Amino acid sequence: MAKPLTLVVKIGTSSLTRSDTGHLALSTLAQLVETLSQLQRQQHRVILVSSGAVGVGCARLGLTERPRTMAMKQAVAAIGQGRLMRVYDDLFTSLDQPIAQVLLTRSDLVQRSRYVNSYRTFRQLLQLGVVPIVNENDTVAVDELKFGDNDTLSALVASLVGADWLFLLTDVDRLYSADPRQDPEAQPIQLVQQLEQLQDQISLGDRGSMWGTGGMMTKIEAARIATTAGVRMAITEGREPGNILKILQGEPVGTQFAPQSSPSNARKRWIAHSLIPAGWLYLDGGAIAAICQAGKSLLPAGITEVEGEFQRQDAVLLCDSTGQEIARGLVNYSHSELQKIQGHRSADIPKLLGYEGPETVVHRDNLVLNPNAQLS
Ligand SMILES: Nc1ncnc2c1ncn2[C@@H]1O[C@H](COP(=O)(O)OP(=O)(O)O)[C@@H](O)[C@H]1O
Ligand SMILES: N[C@@H](CCC(=O)OP(=O)(O)O)C(=O)O
Repeated sequence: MAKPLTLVVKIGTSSLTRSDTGHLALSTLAQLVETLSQLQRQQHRVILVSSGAVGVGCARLGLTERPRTMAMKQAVAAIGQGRLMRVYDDLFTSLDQPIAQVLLTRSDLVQRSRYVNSYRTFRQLLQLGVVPIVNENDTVAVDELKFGDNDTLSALVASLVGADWLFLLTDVDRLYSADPRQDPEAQPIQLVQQLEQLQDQISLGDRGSMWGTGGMMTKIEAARIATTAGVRMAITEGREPGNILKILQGEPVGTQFAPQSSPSNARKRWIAHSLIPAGWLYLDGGAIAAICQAGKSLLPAGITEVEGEFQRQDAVLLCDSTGQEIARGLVNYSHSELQKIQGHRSADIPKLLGYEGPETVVHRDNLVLNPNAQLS
C-alpha cells in the first residue's frame, strides 16, 4: 500500500452550488464524499475545507446575490453553515465515515497557544479516522481578523498540519494564462515549478464567479503559503472530485505546484504564514548578510529605521533599505525601545534603556528568511 498522506481538499462555492438556481450541486457533493471516504479507507488522513455557508444561506432565504453588509453576511452564513453540515453528515454517514465541524477565525492561528491547540485537535481527529470539515467562523469573524477567503484558510490549515498535498477544487479545470471566461486565447498551465516565474506568464481576473470570492488571485496566494511550507498543491475541476485520485497517481491533471522548500519546523511555519506583522525594521547591508548568509540573529546595530507600533513578541518584517522583505520574525523589544537602541551595540542596551534586555532583537530561532520571496 502507498505511504499514508495528509491531504487537505478545499471546495469553493462555485463548485458546491449550481450557478443557475443557487441550490446545492448534490451529485458533485456525493462524488466528493465518495472520493474522500475512499482516500480515508486507504489510510490517508483527509481534511475538507468547505465554503458554501453564505451561498447555501442565500439559497435558503431566496436571495439572488451575495449580501454586501457584514451583519447580513454573518447572519446568512449562520443559516447556511448548519444546513451544509447536515448534508455532509448525511452523505458521509451513508458511507460510514465520521466527520467533525471545525470553524476557525484568523485569531485562532495568530495566537500561539490557540494555534498549537488547533493543531492538537486536528491531530486527534485524524488519529480517530474522522474527516474534519473546516470553514471560517464567518458569524464571529471581524474584518481585521478575517482569512477573507477559504483558499487562504485551506493553505494555512495545510501548513498547520504539515500536509503533503493541498487540492483546490474550483469551477475551472486549471489555471490559465488569463481568465478563460474572458479570453478565449488563454493558455492552460500544467505545472508551476517556481511561483515567481508565474508572474510574467499570467493575468488574473480580479474577481471570481458570481458566488465565489477572490477568483484565481487568492488561489495563487494560497499556492505561495502552501508551497513555501513544503506542501504540494493542485488546482482542479470541482465537478470531478475523482481528479484527486488521478493526481495522486501521478497523472498531469489540473495545474500542479511544486513545493518551494522542504517542510520547515512547525514553529517557523507559524511565524512565516499565520502571524500578522505589526511593524517593519529596515536593516543595513551588514545585518542582511549576517541573517541571510551566516544564519545569525538580528542585533540592534544593524537596524537603520523602525516603523509601526508593536510590542515585544509581536511579528515584524525585516526589510532592506528599499522596503523589500528579507525575513520576518518575533521581536524582543517594543517599537519605542527599538527606537532608542537601533544602530547601537548590544552591550550598550542597559545604558540606553536603563534596564537589562536580550542581546538580540530577533533571535535566529524566531526568524524565517524570505517567506514571500517567491512572489517578490
Ligand atoms: N488566470 C485564470 N485562470 C483560470 N481562472 C481564472 C483566471 N483568472 C480568473 N479566473 C476565474 O476564477 C474563477 C474561480 O474563482 P472563484 O469563483 O473564487 O472560485 P471558488 O468558488 O472555487 O473559490 C474562475 O471561474 C475563473 O473565471
Ligand atoms: N466562508 C465562506 C466562504 C468564503 C470563500 O472563500 O468562498 P469561495 O471563494 O467560494 O471558496 C462561506 O462559507 O460562504
